[in-house]
Amino acid sequence: MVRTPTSNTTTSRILAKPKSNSKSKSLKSGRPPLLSSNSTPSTTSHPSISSKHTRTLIRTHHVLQKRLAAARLANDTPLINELESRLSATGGLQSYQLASTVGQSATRGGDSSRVLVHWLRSEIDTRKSLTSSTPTTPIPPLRILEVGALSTTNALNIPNITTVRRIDLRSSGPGIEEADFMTFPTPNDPDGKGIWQGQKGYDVLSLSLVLNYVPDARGRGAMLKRTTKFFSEFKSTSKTLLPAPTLHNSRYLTPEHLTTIMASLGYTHLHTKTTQKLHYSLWRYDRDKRVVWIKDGGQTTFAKKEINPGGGRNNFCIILDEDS
Ligand SMILES: C[S@@+](CC[C@H](N)C(=O)[O-])C[C@H]1O[C@@H](n2cnc3c(N)ncnc32)[C@H](O)[C@@H]1O
Repeated sequence: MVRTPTSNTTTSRILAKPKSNSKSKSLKSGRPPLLSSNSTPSTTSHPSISSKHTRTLIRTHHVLQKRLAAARLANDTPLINELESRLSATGGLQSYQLASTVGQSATRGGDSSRVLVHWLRSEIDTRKSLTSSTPTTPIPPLRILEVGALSTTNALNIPNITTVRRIDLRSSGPGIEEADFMTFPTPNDPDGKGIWQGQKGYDVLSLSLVLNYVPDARGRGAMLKRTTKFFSEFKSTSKTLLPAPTLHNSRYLTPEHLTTIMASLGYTHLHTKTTQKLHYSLWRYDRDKRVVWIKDGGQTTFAKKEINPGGGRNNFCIILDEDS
């Protein structure tokens, strides 16, 4: 989310990974030979690993996570134990993060945070020019919360213009706090834990390829809803990047349906960029919009409903409950 000094707007982005239709291979065949549970994700160098193995590892991890979430819901202890062992055998979150880091390397399409920076360009340029024209009155930097961060050196770092806080379920290095966004203190947390660098809230919230990591549809809805609690202003702008197949080839989600879900939360769609693999979108958050939406009788809960029938589709879905 980014709040401009002149317009009181905030921008956030949510990026999710493409969901593949292909069936997962056996863990043995899917396990990349150059990844081990001892490997450490690096932001500077990557082992020579084929994109096929990277994709297979990521896909296998997602499939096992989904099955594990279902087993936990069913309290199936033997299955939970089995799936946890299988996840661990593939290197767990550490290997998944390494595969994702490799997937983001320059040779594989580059740092996706550049899209966010591109969309924030006019905001950044305004701040740069204000900073140079009034050097004695420093402009407060854009406060960015990057959720699901694997690197501290991406395009979001712009000296004197941005300040970035990075969190992940598993920290892969200094500068990335180990924290779960779903329990991370919100700016108005009563014990003050939500204050960062002396201030409450963020101007930009980035969830790059994170939403699709959430193994169940309700959890995704809850994550989207939770994003709205982190803005420093009630009026904000939000950016969302979703994988193309999750939006363009799902039985349960389309770009239009996502727009309706986001609108119910107070988000207005600003921009979209779709590549073969990814679907980026930028949204503005305005708390008052949600108030008006509800007043006008707008839908506030979204169940699992087939809206895009057809063969060869995936089941990526977002469910929004009243209490999510
Ligand atoms: C596919 S990686 C994406 C990394 C990077 N943002 C990118 O665009 O390449 C997804 C990351 O999101 C993290 N993640 C998923 N759910 C999270 C949560 N609730 N809180 C913090 N991090 C989370 C995972 O641990 C994982 O490292």
